[in-house]
Amino acid sequence: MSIKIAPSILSADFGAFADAVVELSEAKADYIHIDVMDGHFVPVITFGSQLVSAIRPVTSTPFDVHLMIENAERFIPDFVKAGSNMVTVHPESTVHLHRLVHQIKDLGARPSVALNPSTPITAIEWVLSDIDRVLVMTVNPGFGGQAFIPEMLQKIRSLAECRAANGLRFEIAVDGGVNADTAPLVARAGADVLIAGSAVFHHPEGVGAAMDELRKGAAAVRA
Ligand SMILES: O=C(CO)[C@@H](O)[C@H](O)COP(=O)(O)O
Ligand SMILES: [Co+2]
Repeated sequence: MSIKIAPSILSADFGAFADAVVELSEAKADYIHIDVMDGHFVPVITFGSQLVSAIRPVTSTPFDVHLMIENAERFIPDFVKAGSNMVTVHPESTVHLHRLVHQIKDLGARPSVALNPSTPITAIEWVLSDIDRVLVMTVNPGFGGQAFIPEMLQKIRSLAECRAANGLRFEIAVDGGVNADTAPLVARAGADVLIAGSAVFHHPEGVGAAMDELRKGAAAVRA
């Protein structure tokens, strides 16, 4: 499986999301990662389903919506209706993870589950066969631009081993502090999808060059 790149628009210019999304799509992003924060589960508030609706018409690139919110079950229908193709939820935000996963599926979107750095893989063991992606947080959720937590490489390796041992098919995404230095490390550990905000939007040569750099760095260790 070739490495996929999912730029996070959390690091884009908040006054020009549509332009950023068009640019990312033209530069062949595999997903557009949309970080939704509620000021409760994480300290910051970002955006709601209205933003997803507003940018949906400008691209056909799949939207991968990362919900860092409490009471996700109340908001998932709006996010799917707005055009989210994949919806990621956190087990730490709910006592009904299985219900959330099936709610996403029943609404016709692809379910994904994120693991905070301190959350073990065993917390999601019983939904692994139901989901399309496990998103390994390599920073604590809430902000872009934080430093990669290297201990998470072992979590990525364990997850890849668990997937192989059980014949499962979820993709492994890595989110937080992914850049030209860390992309090869996470790819070697078993990541399939690199989510990156600052490394893409703050690259001096633009988003296309940034994505190429991440792709090449990752592909070199996977070949
Ligand atoms: O979910 C989150 C943060 O909570 C991420 O998606 C960040 O947006 C990634 O930003 P960088 O670490 O790549 O700057
Ligand atoms: Co994210």
